[in-house]
Amino acid sequence: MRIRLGAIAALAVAAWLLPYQLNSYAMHVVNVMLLYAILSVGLGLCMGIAGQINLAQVAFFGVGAYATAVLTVKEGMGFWTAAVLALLATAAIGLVVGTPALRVQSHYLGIVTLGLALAFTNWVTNSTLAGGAEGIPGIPRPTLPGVDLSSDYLFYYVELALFAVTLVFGLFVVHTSLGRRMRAMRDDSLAAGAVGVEVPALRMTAFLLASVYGGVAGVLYSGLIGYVAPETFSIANMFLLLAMVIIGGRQSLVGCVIGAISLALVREVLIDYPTYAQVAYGTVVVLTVVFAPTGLAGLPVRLRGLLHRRTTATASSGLTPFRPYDPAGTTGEPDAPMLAVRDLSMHFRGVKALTEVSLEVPAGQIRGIVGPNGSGKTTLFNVVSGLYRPTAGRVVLDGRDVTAARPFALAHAGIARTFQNLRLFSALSVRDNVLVALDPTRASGTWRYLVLPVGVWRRDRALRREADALLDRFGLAAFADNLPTALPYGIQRRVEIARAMAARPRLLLLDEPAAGLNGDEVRQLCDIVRSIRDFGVTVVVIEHNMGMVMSLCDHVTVFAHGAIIADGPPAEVAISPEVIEAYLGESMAMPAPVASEVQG
Ligand SMILES: Nc1ncnc2c1ncn2[C@@H]1O[C@H](COP(=O)(O)OP(=O)(O)OP(=O)(O)O)[C@@H](O)[C@H]1O
Repeated sequence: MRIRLGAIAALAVAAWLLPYQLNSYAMHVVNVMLLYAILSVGLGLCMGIAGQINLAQVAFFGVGAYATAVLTVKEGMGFWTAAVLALLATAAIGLVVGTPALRVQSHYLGIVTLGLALAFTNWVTNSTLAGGAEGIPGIPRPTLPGVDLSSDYLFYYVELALFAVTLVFGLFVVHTSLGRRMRAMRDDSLAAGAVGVEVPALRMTAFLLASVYGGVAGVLYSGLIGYVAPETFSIANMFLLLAMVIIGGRQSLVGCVIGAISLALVREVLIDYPTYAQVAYGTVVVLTVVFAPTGLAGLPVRLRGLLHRRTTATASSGLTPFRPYDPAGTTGEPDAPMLAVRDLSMHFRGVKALTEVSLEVPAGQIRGIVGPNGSGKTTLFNVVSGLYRPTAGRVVLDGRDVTAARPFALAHAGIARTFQNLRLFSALSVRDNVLVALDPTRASGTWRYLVLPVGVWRRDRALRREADALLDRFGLAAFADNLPTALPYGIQRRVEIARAMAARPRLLLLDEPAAGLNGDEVRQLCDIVRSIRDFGVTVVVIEHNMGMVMSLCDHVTVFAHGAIIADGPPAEVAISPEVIEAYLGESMAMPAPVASEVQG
């Protein structure tokens, strides 16, 4: 920490003294470099942190610059008034560009944003308002009371201050609630939705942030150069910007800055060889994507990751016993259904995964769902948790119809789940995995970042303490700072249950939680699930381990070919001839229950 603070102070002093060492041309180059750094940080937030492909960053830059030019030169406004309006215009355009992100994803979003960037350059080239191909000259240099900004040397300090503010704000976002939810969305948008992250709104927020950064750079550009023309906002420059972010390291804002500075310098060196420059950027981008996907900034993290993997592989002994929850008192009417599914059908083109399934799970029950592979069990979970919209039928949670609600809305309503093939956020630490689910912040509360940053920081620290207490309960405290993928499989399964419980559910859906666990781990799992039930959470568990089902579940529902073929207490179901014929086979008719270490 001390070393880091020392390095930051040294960099700040060097940045402050830099103009004293430079001739006027070099000063101009540095001023342009800072603009690229601001643009790269904005692009890094949208693409690297939130995982949204954004090829419109250069258009945001252009909107900021052109709006300032039009408002000052054609409307005669003062520079700073024009700057505020230009920023608002860019933010509005950011929201428009972000709208397709509500529906389309990943590469489609790339095509949509590229189309918008092309449309922007086409429009400014052909519009008389924007000065056509000649652009708009004569933009006044801004002034500050008592400071003459006409000198590039003094303008540098304005840029430096805004660069510092935008970088610190970006880092603040990344390391608190908003950035954590964005990173979770980037790693696995489906799992993020299932723990309550409002994915569509967050995608829009990512574009809004990118556009504001683009706007700030655009405003500064128009003030610095005094002239705007279409070629500055061309696709070639968008590619340069992309190269900066990818080579520097898109998942790290500091990496984006390093990329921007390095490539801006290389660009100066290659300024007389534009064709070779493009080929050189392209080659380096391809090499980076293939050999160092996290860029220059990612190299130390990757090395540290390798070291961690080595230490944790031998340190799975850090797992401590689960500390049971305090049992809840009465949980209301014990027989009222927490989950009711009525005549539910789910068809995928020709495949009838579920056909008119109806079941009720009373509050406080542990319900087992069993059935052969492909009988529709996971599809039932996917419909109940909002991943699939059912072809027909209804889902009712605690008396409220929640059919086809979005996954994040269902998570807020009290449904949490785990996945058959673990879906942990692989680039987030174990603590952050839990924090994403624990965090009740809504997208509508993002304004707090502008108005109440200290409140955001305090709240985040309180959440961190809560996350650590939860990890401690699940015996995972020793792994809080590890990446989940570096941990043994059994521990990852436990992390996923801890993450689901962090969302404070009323209904917990566990999809094959014992898959890949050894006998001892299965016994511990049973104790955890019983404690969760005693805490007042209704549990539905899909499981192939019949010994576990027999000992753990109060009631079992058997699926075959997308329909329920038996339903009742485990002992009754296990001897039903239909079940034996459809699924269990005689050898499995009555498996031995799994012994418990802690009485639930
Ligand atoms: N997204 C999808 N698109 C097309 N078919 C699907 C989809 N999801 C499930 N299915 C089909 O629906 C049927 C039921 O699948 P489901 O995964 O629900 O079975 P399951 O009982 O959970 O099986 P397993 O025990 O192997 O997980 C299968 O035939 C499967 O191929």
